[in-house]
Amino acid sequence: MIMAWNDKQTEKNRCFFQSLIHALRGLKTVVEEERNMRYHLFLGTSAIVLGFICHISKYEWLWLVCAIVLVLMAEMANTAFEVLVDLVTNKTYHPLAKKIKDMSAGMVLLSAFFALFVGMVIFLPKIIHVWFGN
Ligand SMILES: Nc1ncnc2c1ncn2[C@@H]1O[C@H](COP(=O)(O)OP(=O)(O)OP(=O)(O)O)[C@@H](O)[C@H]1O
Repeated sequence: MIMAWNDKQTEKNRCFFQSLIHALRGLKTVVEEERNMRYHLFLGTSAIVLGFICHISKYEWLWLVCAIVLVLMAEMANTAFEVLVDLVTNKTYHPLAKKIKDMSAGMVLLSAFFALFVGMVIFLPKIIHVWFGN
């Protein structure tokens, strides 16, 4: 049965464009609904601006963008786990639900530590150079 795109679809997407629309809607939802995602986006954008200001090299850009994308992906996966857990538990307490949500939050923390490390390796020497001139 052919469905209009705003019907309550549960069938497979019919074409790449429809898959793309749903994927973009997923990105929009996580940005609109997750405060932490907006923090990560703000910090990521700030790091990119700093990258332009400091004229970082091609390889530094690769590491920086990798770290930023990793954090955004981890936040999206964390949000998806949270929604899935809420769907299954209907927001009632369950020790396994706690385990899943806490581990998923740990994934975001790990990616954030990695991004912090990458940011420090790239920017700290440049900032020290500007401040202390050596
Ligand atoms: N159904 C549940 N059963 C048991 N513990 C839960 C349940 N839902 C949430 N928790 C506990 O509450 C915490 C907060 O859950 P919540 O879904 O509100 O995450 P959040 O505040 O959106 O997390 P984040 O800051 O990572 O976005 C979880 O990390 C978990 O320890």
